[in-house]
Amino acid sequence: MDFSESLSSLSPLLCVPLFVGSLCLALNYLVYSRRVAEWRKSKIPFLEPSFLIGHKYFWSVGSNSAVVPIDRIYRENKDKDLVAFFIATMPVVLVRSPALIKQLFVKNFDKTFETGWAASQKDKIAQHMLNLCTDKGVWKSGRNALSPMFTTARVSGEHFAKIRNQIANMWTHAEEARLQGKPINTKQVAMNFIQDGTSNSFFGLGANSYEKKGELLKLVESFAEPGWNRLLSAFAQMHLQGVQGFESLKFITQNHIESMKSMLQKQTAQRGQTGSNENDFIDILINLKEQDQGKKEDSEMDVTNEMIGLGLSLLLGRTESTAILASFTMHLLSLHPEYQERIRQEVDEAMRKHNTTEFTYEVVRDLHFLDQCLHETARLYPNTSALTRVCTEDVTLAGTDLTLKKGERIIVDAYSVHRDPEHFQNPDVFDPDRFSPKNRDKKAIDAFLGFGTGPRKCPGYKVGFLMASTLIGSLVHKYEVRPRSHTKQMDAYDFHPRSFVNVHKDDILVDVMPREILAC
Ligand code: HEM
Repeated sequence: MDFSESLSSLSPLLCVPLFVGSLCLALNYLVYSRRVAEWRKSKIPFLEPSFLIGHKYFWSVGSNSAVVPIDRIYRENKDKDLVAFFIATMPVVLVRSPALIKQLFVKNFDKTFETGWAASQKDKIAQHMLNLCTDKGVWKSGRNALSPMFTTARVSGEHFAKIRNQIANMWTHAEEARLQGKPINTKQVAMNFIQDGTSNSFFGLGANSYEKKGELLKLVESFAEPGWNRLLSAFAQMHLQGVQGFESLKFITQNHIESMKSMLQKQTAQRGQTGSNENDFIDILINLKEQDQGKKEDSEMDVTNEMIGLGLSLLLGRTESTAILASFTMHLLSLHPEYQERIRQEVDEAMRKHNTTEFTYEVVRDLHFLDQCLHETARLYPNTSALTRVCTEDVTLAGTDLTLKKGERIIVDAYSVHRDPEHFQNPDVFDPDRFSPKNRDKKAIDAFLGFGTGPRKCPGYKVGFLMASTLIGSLVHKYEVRPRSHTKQMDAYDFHPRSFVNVHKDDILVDVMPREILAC
């Protein structure tokens, strides 16, 4: 029997997948060989893809976090400032050197404006989300509109009181767990604290997630919940600018949009009825819409695309980033009682200085060592390992003969840069003092990428730090935190394999012991 006879004897059930599979592999091959030829022409160093199926490094994604293979490529290419390869079918250029990262993200901002997460231009709501927006004018006006939300001073006074109110809920929860001999779950405690603080102080809601899970917490969790569908939706968002048709694979789903829209409708209608002005995020959105009256096609609607996009921009990924940071910090502090003690002394001192026994805005703002602990945690466990940009024009790199072509996708792996001994001495050691004003040097400042870099750097981390400091300062002030589930410091192998952010795969459980009992 010759080859064609063997083929025709196969059942149609086998023939169809065989045909489709072969077609995909042939297309892949064409994609690989074309891009490799371009890299060769532009003198970009690259890793030769294995025949038809990309790089073996990424075969383990799904059982390990994508950081594991990217970190391996980073370490194995020490002699190069950048190196290109494929993540499955997606071509990327990993930029290793901080000087080059600066050149691309800061100096060439106009040519690398788009993030790798850019939304399709047809997506009218996602185009108003800051990190997905592809129009510089829209991005600039959105960032300006939101800027009052990012100043810590705005979160002082009444707004800070709404964040501080979460302390009592958290202490009650910790005490109940302790009395039952149970540990506390650091990520859950942090999510409740940060999300309720954000819901109440930014959106004017009255959330208490210990009593009833709030609407916004459900929205945030459904966005960030690790799983194959979220991993694939993140890949599709980067590679194809979103998936049309498959709702569950969309990065921003109709469900996210509807939840945000209905919350905004309720809150804006209430403000309209009461006429109250809270000077919060809802009022900023209402003012924005009033300024637009009649200028945009949807400006007559009760809630515009811009309001929904900016609302999602402020929420999705943000509470989660701050909560994960707080959770990792509790893990590290549980392993380092000496640093907990320094935070306690710092809190006592700040309270004395401001003549109070409360966690006021002024007290939290003075917790400088705790701030160093948060920076050091963001170094060891940066929120994302895919800081990305896409070249919107050809970029020739100064001092080299290398050119990144229009459409080239740049990625920077903050995890690898942060653990490179060239930039940080003893990089795997948790040492908050490396961020003290005395020790902070220019080399380390340039290599620290915990909040990104350039004009698209995270605008909200200071507000995030304020909330995380309030949570951790108050927890450590009242309790000694001891490790239960994780007695060794985590690394990339402990990250969730199916998450698009760096989050621990298992719950971090810690025990709490009240200081007054320990003092007896
Ligand atoms: C404290 C924990 C946080 C961490 C570690 C963090 C980290 C990051 C990172 C790495 C980026 C990408 C920057 C880049 O591409 O160069 C980013 C972007 C962003 N972050 Fe944060 N973030 C945090 C908290 C927040 C908070 C609390 C908010 C809002 C109040 C916020 C709002 C944003 C926005 C709007 C962007 C997109 C900026 C743009 O594309 O122009 N972040 N963040």
